[in-house]
Amino acid sequence: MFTIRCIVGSAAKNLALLPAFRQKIKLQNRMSSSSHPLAAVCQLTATPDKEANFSVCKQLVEEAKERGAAMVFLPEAFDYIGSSREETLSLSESLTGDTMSRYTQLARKLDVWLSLGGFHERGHDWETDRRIFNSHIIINDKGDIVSVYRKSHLFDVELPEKGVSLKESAFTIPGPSLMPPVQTPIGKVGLGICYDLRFPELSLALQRHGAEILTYPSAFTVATGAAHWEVLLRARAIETQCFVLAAAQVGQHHEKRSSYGHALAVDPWGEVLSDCGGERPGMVLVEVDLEKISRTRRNMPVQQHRRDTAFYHSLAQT
Ligand SMILES: O=C(O)CNC(=O)[C@H](CS)NC(=O)CCC(=O)C(=O)O
Repeated sequence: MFTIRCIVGSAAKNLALLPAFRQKIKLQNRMSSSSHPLAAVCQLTATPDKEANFSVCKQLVEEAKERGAAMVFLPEAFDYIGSSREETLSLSESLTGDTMSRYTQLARKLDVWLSLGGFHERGHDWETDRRIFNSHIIINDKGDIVSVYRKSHLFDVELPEKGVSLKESAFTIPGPSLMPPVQTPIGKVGLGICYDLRFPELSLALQRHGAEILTYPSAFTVATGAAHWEVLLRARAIETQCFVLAAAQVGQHHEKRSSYGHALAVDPWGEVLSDCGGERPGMVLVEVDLEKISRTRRNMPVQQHRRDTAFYHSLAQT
């Protein structure tokens, strides 16, 4: 049902996981437990049906765990994609609601870390303002919520010639701040969400605070995805010299909305390690070799070559 690709070792090679491969991959995964941890980067087609979405996400997480993943990445709106503003708002929950409790239990039961890329979280003043946050939540293998980053750049975009018209701020409150990178079994993970990808200031700030892996769980539109998705992800990886892991929504969510897919893993040199394609739910498994980061940064120390902030503001004085 799912498309699963697996990348093991430093050679960037996608292995379509045919049944015949299964044993082999499992064996390699077991061996890799003594070398580098595995991350599973997932894509799915969320609909307004929360129950059905949870069931798909649970299967993806179970499959990823079975294949040796230490951390599983689910995209923005993994919980649901509403077909109207009203529906999006009415389906939202707080962090103490049923959806989060199911995911924390899942993480604890399977002993796996989760990146939940964009939870529709009722704001603190929900009773009065009926608005939500778009929250990226990290859950550890004990089932504790260890970080919540609330999306800070909202997608209010009109591209009439491309049929794109979305106004995220109509139902979402912009997040107040960045969150410090989280130490996980695969490395230090810096949190972004979807449209945040277009703001390199955010990725550089996370890198400066120690991020080794940047994450951009997304629900990119088909038009903007085809034009910009891979280029932006690779650019963020190249300029920060971080791994970039981007879980994605794919396909048609309801009659009015489709997403581009291509959940991607990029290494610190900017090479695409693996791509989930643009067709259907699935995952890629990638080995996160942190030595690749130190090697890349040692050989081309761009962070040391960066001038101070005053330098980049010097045009303001002229
Ligand atoms: O609406 C929800 O339920 C979840 N949120 C989203 O899907 C968000 C806001 S509408 N989508 C994006 O940011 C797409 C960005 C994009 O496509 C680009 O930057 O080109």
